Amino acid sequence: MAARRFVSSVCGFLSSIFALLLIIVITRTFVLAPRKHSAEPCQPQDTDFIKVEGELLERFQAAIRFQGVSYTPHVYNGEELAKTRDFIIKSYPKVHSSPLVEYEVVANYSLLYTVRGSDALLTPFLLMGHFDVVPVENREKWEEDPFGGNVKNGFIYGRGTIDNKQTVFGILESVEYLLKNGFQPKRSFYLAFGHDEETGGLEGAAGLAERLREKGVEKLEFVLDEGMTVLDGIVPGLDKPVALIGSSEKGSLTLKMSINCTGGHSSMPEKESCIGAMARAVSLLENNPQPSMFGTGPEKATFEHIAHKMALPFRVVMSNLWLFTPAVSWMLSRKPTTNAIIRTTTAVTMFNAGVKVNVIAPYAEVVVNHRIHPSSTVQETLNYDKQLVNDPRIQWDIIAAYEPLPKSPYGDTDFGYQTIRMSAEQVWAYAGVVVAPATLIANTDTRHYLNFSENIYRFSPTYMYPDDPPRFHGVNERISVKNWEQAVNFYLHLIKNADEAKLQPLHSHGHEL
Ligand SMILES: CCCCCCCC/C=C\CCCCCCCC(=O)NCC(=O)O
Ligand SMILES: [Zn+2]
Ligand SMILES: [Zn+2]
Repeated sequence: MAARRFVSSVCGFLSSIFALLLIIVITRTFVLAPRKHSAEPCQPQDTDFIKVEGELLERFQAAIRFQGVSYTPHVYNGEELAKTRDFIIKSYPKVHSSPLVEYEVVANYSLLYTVRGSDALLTPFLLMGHFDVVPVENREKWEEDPFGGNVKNGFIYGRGTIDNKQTVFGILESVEYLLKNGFQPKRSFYLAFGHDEETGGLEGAAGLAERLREKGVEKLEFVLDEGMTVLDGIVPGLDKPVALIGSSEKGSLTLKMSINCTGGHSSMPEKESCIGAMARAVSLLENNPQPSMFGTGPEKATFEHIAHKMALPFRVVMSNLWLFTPAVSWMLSRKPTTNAIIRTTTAVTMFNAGVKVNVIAPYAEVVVNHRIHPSSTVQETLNYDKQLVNDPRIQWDIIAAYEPLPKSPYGDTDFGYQTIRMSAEQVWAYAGVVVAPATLIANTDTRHYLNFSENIYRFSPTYMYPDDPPRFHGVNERISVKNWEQAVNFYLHLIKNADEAKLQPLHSHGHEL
């Protein structure tokens, strides 16, 4: 009898706990879930629209043909970068002759533009990008010449099409169009195009930032650089495209692990070689990823912004991360793209060892590239590696490191973020785009501009499907002609929206192309 009473009271207790949990989950899903922006009531339609055809397409194709490759800091193809610089100056006559525009070459190849507004009381903003590109490997795997700029099946193929010539030339096309059509900005703005972003911007962005300081620029309303993109079919549970605006940026730690061995004749090998020891270390690093930080950083806001647009099961889960964080963390860790949002990533990018087939390798070295989650640090990342590998023979050298960058605001009244959001919604309203803040999983030149503004954002108007992320720095980098046109019009909207003294209601219309 007593046992039965005990069992029934336990069942009663568990049922009430379950009921309470259910109420919390339902309330958080349908009542408390933050309603994020959607297009506000239409204002007079902004009919400005740049159609990319003819010379606008040919100019971008020509831009792709320049092989301005940067290899390591201060090592790049200067001749091709100079050709790119000169092509820019020649191709946009209005930009380079308007009385509203001053421009100058910085550090031999980078370009800085000042577009003067009429209202000196309005704080200027900065749009930036870079026209150097990473080298091309596996050329034989490309469907088209990586420096041909050819169009195939509606796509412009080439190194730099999405990283980052679409930004540089999208901005230039929109400014040329605006100046041709008599645009006279109220708010001044700067354009900064770097020539060595892929190797840290030590000459370009560093020089451009220094030049801004020399010109007396102290504060920028906001900064927009390359960054996250529009993702379609990549975020689990979301059947609409999402424009992720990088309001934070991961840190970076590039390590060299090295080991010395006796060497000698390969006929008398030790039990373990340098190569074997280093392979063991690499295997440990790859099989024991840095811990998930999901729910501790800006990625939480990303999902809070998009939860209400997700399919119901995902919406319930994403609105109740207090209960489902372990499950969501596991799910997001399964793909390289979403995994990059939730943890410090570990990429073994170089492995060098061995001198000859019959000589025991006297030395082996490995380069590991970490991108550090905003909730972690350089030291924590290094400590984790050393503790995991735990091999006193291995020497650790830091090649380059910087902490995660400061987080920028994304509230309803934050001019920079909202201006970028509105501009993205104007271009992709037709597709039902959702906009959300996010952590940029890679790095940019923005760290050179931290002193000018707390409102620094990383977003490229690049529309990506699931098979597109590997094209960054990879094979068959490409952008559709349709997306190139959207990119140009994104910057057109952005410059016009940013010219307002304060935030305006969105006139939502998309350019279904
Ligand atoms: C729920 C969130 C899912 C996130 C999925 C992210 C998919 C990847 C999309 C865009 C990221 C691309 C990075 C673009 C900037 C790269 C610039 C660059 O190469 N910098 C140099 C470097 O990082 O080494
Ligand atoms: Zn890149
Ligand atoms: Zn880039």
